[in-house]
Amino acid sequence: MQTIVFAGAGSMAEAMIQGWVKEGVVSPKSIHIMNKSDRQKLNRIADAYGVQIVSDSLDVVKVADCIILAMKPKDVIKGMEALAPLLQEHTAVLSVVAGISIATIENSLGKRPIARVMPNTSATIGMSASGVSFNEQIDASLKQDFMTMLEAIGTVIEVEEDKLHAVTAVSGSGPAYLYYLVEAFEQAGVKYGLSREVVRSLAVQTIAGAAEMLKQSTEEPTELRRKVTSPGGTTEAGIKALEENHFKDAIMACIHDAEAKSRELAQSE
Ligand SMILES: NC(=O)C1=CN([C@@H]2O[C@H](COP(=O)(O)OP(=O)(O)OC[C@H]3O[C@@H](n4cnc5c(N)ncnc54)[C@H](OP(=O)(O)O)[C@@H]3O)[C@@H](O)[C@H]2O)C=CC1
Ligand SMILES: O=C(O)[C@@H]1CCC=N1
Repeated sequence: MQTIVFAGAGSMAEAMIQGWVKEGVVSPKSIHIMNKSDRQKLNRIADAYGVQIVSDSLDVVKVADCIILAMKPKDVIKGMEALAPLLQEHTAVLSVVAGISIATIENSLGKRPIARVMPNTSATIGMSASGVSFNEQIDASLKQDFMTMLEAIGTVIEVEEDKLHAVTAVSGSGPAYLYYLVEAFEQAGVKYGLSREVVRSLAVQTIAGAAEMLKQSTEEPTELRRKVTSPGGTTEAGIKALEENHFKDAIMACIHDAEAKSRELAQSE
């Protein structure tokens, strides 16, 4: 794609740009960024990755091959209203906006090729876990282009659009849950005499190691857990405490509420 315009230049846009530029999948010359008002942020991103800033005339939007919607859900309807008159018939849309349906995008921007994606911020280092749905206007070649772009920032799974709510709850928001876990490890480790740096390093390597085991091993998580848990040992005591404190219920509630929020955002369009 020759001309890609990010409408929205926040955390998610920057993560994707960084991933694409680092992987060399999209040339920085092809990437143009715009936002609502934060000029300083545009300058910083342009300097950091060599991408272009959309001029006030919005001329580049008129020749864009692809517009990437990367605004907050509350801003997207207004944002699309401004973009709609500028788009050409062939201009494709890739949206990362949580909870905003393909039908809503079609209503605002017309029937055109649309990919609705739920990535996560690990796109920054090529490690996103993304879900994607396409509308019927996408042909095989464009679908392949989008898949290539998304694979450059991590793994991608095509799902029915309705399932993107669950994808959002699990992997879109997922990095935040794991960062929260590390915060909790740090708080607990410091209480028992370790420095924050030491706990951070132990926790991060433990999570990375366990993630890699899950990837490389054919064993189920329950079996891998069993191998850590010596009868009458420390892990058993730790897991018992997690059970007594309703760990699984907390995770169920977390995914339930995040999924419901995604549906609520879709309703309030
Ligand atoms: N952060 C994450 O982990 C993930 C986010 N998402 C989705 O990505 C989207 C963006 O999230 P995130 O990057 O975190 O949000 P940010 O708040 O970091 O960025 C939002 C961007 O949108 C811009 N913006 C607002 N209104 C307009 C407009 N009318 N035209 C152009 N740009 C506009 C803002 O500009 P300004 O700064 O000038 O106000 C800002 O650059 C959300 O819809 C979210 O659901 C999806 C997956 C993961
Ligand atoms: O919190 C949010 O709404 C966005 C969507 C997934 C991750 N961040």
